[in-house]
Amino acid sequence: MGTRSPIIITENLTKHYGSVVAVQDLNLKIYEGEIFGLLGPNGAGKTTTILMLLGLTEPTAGRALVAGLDPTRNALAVKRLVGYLPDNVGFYDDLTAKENLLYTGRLNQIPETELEHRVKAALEQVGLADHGDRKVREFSRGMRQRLGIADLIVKDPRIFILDEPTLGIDPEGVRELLALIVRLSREKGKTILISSHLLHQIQQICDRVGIFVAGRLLAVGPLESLGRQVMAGKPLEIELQVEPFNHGLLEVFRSLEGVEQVETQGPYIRLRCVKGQDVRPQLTWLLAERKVSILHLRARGHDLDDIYLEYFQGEGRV
Ligand SMILES: Nc1ncnc2c1ncn2[C@@H]1O[C@H](COP(=O)(O)OP(=O)(O)OP(=O)(O)O)[C@@H](O)[C@H]1O
Repeated sequence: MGTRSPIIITENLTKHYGSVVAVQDLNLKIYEGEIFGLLGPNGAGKTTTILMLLGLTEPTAGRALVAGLDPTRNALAVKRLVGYLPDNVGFYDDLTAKENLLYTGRLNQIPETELEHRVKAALEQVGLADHGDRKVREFSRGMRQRLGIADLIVKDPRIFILDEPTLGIDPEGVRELLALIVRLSREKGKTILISSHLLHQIQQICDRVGIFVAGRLLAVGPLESLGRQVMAGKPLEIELQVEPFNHGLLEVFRSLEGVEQVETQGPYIRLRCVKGQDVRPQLTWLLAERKVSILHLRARGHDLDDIYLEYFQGEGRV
């Protein structure tokens, strides 16, 4: 992340609930202005980590630093720096969107002279300007989440922590929410930590992700580097779909130097390369020579789905 400095640091952060290991030796650096995705299945320890960052639960061992402050000792100061959107954000259903924002603004002691303006601007930013006078009970889950973010915008924290923000929202709502999160980061320079188990949705907007399973961070970095981390020392698998297909092609692939195994699965041909080899260039030439078109070609193990599966399998889970 260039010369940017970490704004969140955890050092061997650990939380046990009796014999349950919720988080174990978490070492993480999140840099100012980045969107960081903490991705892991349910029960991985994401919420526990967030609660420790907010000073809402004490670590069993290790420590966290948020903008240089230890949340265990300076919970109030950290609260001023961090805006937290829990997975189930609560509003007063009988109040309008605007009234709800005014209410929390006053709780956060934002001066009245400024508050009205901030609330209006926040509603505009999240695309709810036309709904400010509607009661929150009429809002969809997606609108509630956006209102939740507006609530944080009014508070104007340096760091946004969003726990499972896209859960239960329709695809259009998810798109709007993700676009809003990207704008907060790119236009306002906010640091954003998103926890989620919905990889497909979150991965597209994250600068870096951490894969968190059973309380442990198994890999961390930009998506491309995660691919390399997982693939290091593993043979490349190629997934291919061609037109026209004939079984003779399978023999041709088998005779290619560097190919270890060839099999079909549904519409796909899967090739496993000898360790350290990548036959994709030869493959494309060979098919072009035979006037066979490639409908689909993918190196398996390089996208987050494969990576996730890989780590889950490593943990004995799928
Ligand atoms: N207050 C608690 N008391 C006992 N065990 C807890 C408590 N809170 C969490 N745990 C356990 O710690 C582990 C991590 O839970 P956590 O809620 O942090 O996971 P998560 O990744 O946020 O998952 P989810 O998305 O389901 O909340 C789980 O095994 C959970 O049962």
